[in-house]
Amino acid sequence: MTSDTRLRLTLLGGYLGSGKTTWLRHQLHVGAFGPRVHVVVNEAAETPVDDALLAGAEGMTLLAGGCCCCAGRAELIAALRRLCDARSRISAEEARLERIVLETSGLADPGAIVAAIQDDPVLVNHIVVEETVVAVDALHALAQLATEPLGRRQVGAADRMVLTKTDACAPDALATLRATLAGLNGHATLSAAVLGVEAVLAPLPAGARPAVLPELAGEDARGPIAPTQLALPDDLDWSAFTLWLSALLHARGDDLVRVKGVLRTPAGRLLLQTVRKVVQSPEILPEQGESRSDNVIVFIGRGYRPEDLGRSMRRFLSPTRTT
Ligand SMILES: Nc1nc2c(ncn2[C@@H]2O[C@H](COP(=O)(O)OP(=O)(O)OP(=O)(O)O)[C@@H](O)[C@H]2O)c(=O)[nH]1
Repeated sequence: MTSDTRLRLTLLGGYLGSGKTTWLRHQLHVGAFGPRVHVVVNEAAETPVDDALLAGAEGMTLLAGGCCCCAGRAELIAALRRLCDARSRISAEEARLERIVLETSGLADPGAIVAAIQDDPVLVNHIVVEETVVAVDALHALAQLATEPLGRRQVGAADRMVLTKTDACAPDALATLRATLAGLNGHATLSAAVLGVEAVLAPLPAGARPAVLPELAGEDARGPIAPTQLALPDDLDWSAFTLWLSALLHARGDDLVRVKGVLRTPAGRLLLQTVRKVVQSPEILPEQGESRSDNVIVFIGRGYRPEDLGRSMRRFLSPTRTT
C-alpha cells in the first residue's frame, strides 16, 4: 500500500484519430481506472466532439480550442488546480477523487504536458503522473512516424503503447510497425485493442524488421497542422456534401489528417469522422438537445488555406454561388 496520497493522473496521448477516445470509452465502461475518476478532455478545435462520446464518465472537464502542451497550457494547469482544490476540501477518509485521466489532443506532445504538471509548484504536491498511455494507429502510424516529428515524440513519451485498429491492418505491416516501435521506445509496454477492447498480440515473427525512418529536421515544411471549422447550412444537400467530402479526401487525404463533427440528420445526431483517407462508419449519438457543436465540421490538417476549404465546400453545395 502506498503512503503517497496525491491524485493519480493517467495521461492518454496519441496522434490525431489514433483511437484515444474509443479506447478510453471502453476503459471507463469496464471500470479499468477504478472508482472516482475525473476525465479531462483536450481538443485542439473550438468545436468539441469527444465530450459527446465520453458522456458516461463520472466527472468531466472539457478544454477545447487550444492544445494543452502549448497554447492551452495555462488553461490545463488552472483546471487541474481547481480539481486539486476541490479534493483538498474533502478528508482522505471520505469518497474523494482518486484519479484524473487526461486525454490530450492529437496534436499534443505528452512529454511537454508531464513537464508542465511537474514544473507547477502547486500541482507537483497534489498530482502524481502515474502513466503515459499512447494510442498508436496500426493503419497509419508508419506513415506518421516517417514524416511527423510529433508522432515520434508521442511514441517516445509512452510508458504504455496501445496498438489500435489491428483488426484492419495486414499482418506484415503490423509486424514492421511493432519492430519499429520497439526500436523507438524499447521501455514502453505494448498491447493491442480493437475498438477499445483488449486484443491478443501474437508473438512478433522472428523475421520482423523495423521500417527505415528518415531523419526529420523539424516541423513539416507544409506548416503546422491546425484546425478549421466549417458550419453547415440547415438545409444541407446531403448527396452534394458527401460527394464533396469524398472528392476532397481522395485529392487531399494526406494533408487532411482528421475530419470530425456531429451532424443533425433526419435519422438523429450523426457522428461523422475520417482519419486520413479512411471514412469511419457513421454513428448515431444519443439525443441531448441542441448543442452548439452540432452541424459544425472540424477539419484538421495543413497545406491549404482555411478560406479555400470553405469556398470549395460552398461552391459544391451551391454551384451557382461564386464565392
Ligand atoms: N477498425 C477500427 N477502428 C477503430 C479502432 N479504434 C478506433 N477506431 C476508429 O478510429 C476513428 C478515430 O477514433 P477516435 O477514438 O475518435 O480517435 P482519437 O484519437 O480520439 O481522435 P482525436 O481525438 O481526433 O485525435 C473512429 O472512427 C473509431 O471508430 C479499432 O480498433 N479498429
